[in-house]
Amino acid sequence: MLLLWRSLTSLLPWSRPSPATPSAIHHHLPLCIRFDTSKPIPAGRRTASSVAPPPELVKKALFVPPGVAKEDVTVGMVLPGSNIVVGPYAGDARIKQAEFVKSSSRAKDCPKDGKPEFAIIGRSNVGKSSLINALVRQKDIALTSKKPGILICCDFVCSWTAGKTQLINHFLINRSWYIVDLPGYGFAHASESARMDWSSFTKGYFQNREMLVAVLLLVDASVPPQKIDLDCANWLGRNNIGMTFVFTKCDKAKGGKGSRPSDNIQQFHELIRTCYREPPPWIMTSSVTGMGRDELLLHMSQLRNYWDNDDDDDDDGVL
Ligand SMILES: Nc1nc2c(ncn2[C@@H]2O[C@H](COP(=O)(O)OP(=O)(O)OP(=O)(O)O)[C@@H](O)[C@H]2O)c(=O)[nH]1
Ligand SMILES: [Mg+2]
Repeated sequence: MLLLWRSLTSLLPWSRPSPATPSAIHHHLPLCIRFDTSKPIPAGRRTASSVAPPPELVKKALFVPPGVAKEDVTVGMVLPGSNIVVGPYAGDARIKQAEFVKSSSRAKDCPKDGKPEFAIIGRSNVGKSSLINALVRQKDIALTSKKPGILICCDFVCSWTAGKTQLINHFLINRSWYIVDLPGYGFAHASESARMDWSSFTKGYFQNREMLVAVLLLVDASVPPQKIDLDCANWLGRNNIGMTFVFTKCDKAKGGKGSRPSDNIQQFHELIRTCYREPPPWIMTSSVTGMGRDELLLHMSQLRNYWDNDDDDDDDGVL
């Protein structure tokens, strides 16, 4: 089922990394893989990619979900502050109930009840826990911190310090699916001895979670694009892990060119544009103002419902 889901997500930008030569996207920034989305999609789930979208949408590289033909996309179908088109799989996105279930120090200790889940990942202090609190509308379900404390070097080596998200935290939503808060990556002042290999922890989580619907890769929109975020996106892409870029702190309006969220987001798009055959979904959010909250939940509902539906079809032997 997992493999089938991942092949169906060839509509999505992250699937099937190409073995082709990576192309440089920026001399300061890492090489990136151009993700190949050419794998055939079963009939009935196919989008018509040969037809151009309406002229007003041409400028925006849209994420067109399963069940929508590109030529049918209208402006009203695009979620505000995003490139995400809403399709027929979008459903009831309301969070009626949320509870913290458990913290796991190892991937193999995570819940094994087969419920679908979304993982929240990003640099330390990017706002992962704050976003979870905003999504579920509870102030402290996920603990937030003032200072970044997790360290990761180039290929993801991290250390934990007190007061940060240090474990894999599962939150059960509507008793049917999970949001997962993961430790942050990034640079911090931590001793060498306190380091541990992110590969054996968070990477282990990604590679073993069959119920993972998608990763929300959080990117701080209040600072210019960071190499480590692009490295992380590339790592997820190379491992066929579906991702949505969630820009955080979009309420922060700093002065000066290049530091405004809109400028930073645009720069980020320019850097990743050449890495994907199909545009990855992205959305602007603020945990302070609530910007993007409902839109992100709607996007998650369509990914989740498609994932569930795919599971049913699989059981029926339809595909
Ligand atoms: N202005 C603004 N501040 C935010 C936003 N989201 C988070 N913050 C602030 O950023 C800081 C870090 O937030 P956290 O949610 O703890 O970040 P985290 O990514 O969970 O951090 P780690 O668990 O250490 O990896 C806190 O001071 C938050 O109040 C946002 O949307 N806007
Ligand atoms: Mg946190």
